[in-house]
Amino acid sequence: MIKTVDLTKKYGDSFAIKAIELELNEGDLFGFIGPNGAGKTTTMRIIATLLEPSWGEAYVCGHSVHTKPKEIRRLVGYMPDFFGVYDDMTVVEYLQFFASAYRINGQARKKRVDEMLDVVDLDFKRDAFANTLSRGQTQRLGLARTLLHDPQVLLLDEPLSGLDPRARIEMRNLLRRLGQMGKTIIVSSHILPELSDICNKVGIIDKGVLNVNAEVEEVKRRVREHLVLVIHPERLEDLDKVESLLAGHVKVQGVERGDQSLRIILKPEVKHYSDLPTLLIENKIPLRQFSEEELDLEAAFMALTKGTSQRM
Ligand SMILES: Nc1ncnc2c1ncn2[C@@H]1O[C@H](COP(=O)(O)OP(=O)(O)OP(=O)(O)O)[C@@H](O)[C@H]1O
Repeated sequence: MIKTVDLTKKYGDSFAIKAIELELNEGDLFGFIGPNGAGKTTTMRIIATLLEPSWGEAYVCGHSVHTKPKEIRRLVGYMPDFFGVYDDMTVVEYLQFFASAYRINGQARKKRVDEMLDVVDLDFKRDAFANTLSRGQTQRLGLARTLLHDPQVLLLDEPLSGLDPRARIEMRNLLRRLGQMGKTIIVSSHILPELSDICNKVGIIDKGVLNVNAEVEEVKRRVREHLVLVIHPERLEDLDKVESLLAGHVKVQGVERGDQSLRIILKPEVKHYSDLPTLLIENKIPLRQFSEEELDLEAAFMALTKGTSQRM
């Protein structure tokens, strides 16, 4: 459905995205995660044919963005992270306006608009002015607009951002339903956990580079492979000593330094570590805390991408 090969965009000397390789099939819901400026919007805009790559390829249903942009636009619905609504239009008028832009007219237009209001659960606001909607309702209206021409592929840029917890749950349920309808969806966010339970695939992008691109189940399995220890020495000046004792230890994959404590990422095969506190005590380092970190998907993911990026 979507495939990118060596997809790259440069501005001057800097890379907005670098050699992005993606392959998504029908029904895939891909969580595209990365901090601000990582390259998510750039990637999606190229796939939507709104921006040209510097080099590399992007295909939608086998059509290249270079040679078949018109065909791709028919297949793709792109929802930007910010979009304006017109002050003097009601919700229903807004959707009818865009439906006519897609040349959906007459009875078909009315039917399509009603269906979309139903899909995004906004029928109760059909006669409200679009600029009076809450942020969550506005996002749902944007999604309805994106769905009007029944695109097979949806590119949704941060649809959950700025939503309160309830609106977030509603939007996530909506995305899940769209996935079940067989659409191929890329949905971006800068927060991993909010997408990990609705997506089947996830990609982590940072500074234009796709560090991880895998099935969510596979990622969770990899994350669980690593035990993470939190060590808080009694005396702050011992942080250096703990770090130097453990950084090169045969059981340790990586060490992350905090203000008062250290996170120790153990190698995947390591399940027993009682020799580590013994080692610290033998070296006369009194400990305030030595414990196993609970599985926090986001924290563990970050540790995983830092400590083991060569493996992926
Ligand atoms: N027109 C442009 N000219 C120069 N640099 C640009 C341009 N557009 C984007 N960039 C740069 O490309 C990089 C990627 O930007 P992009 O908007 O794709 O990131 P993003 O992951 O979508 O971030 P956000 O979550 O903030 O939307 C950033 O460093 C950005 O400053």
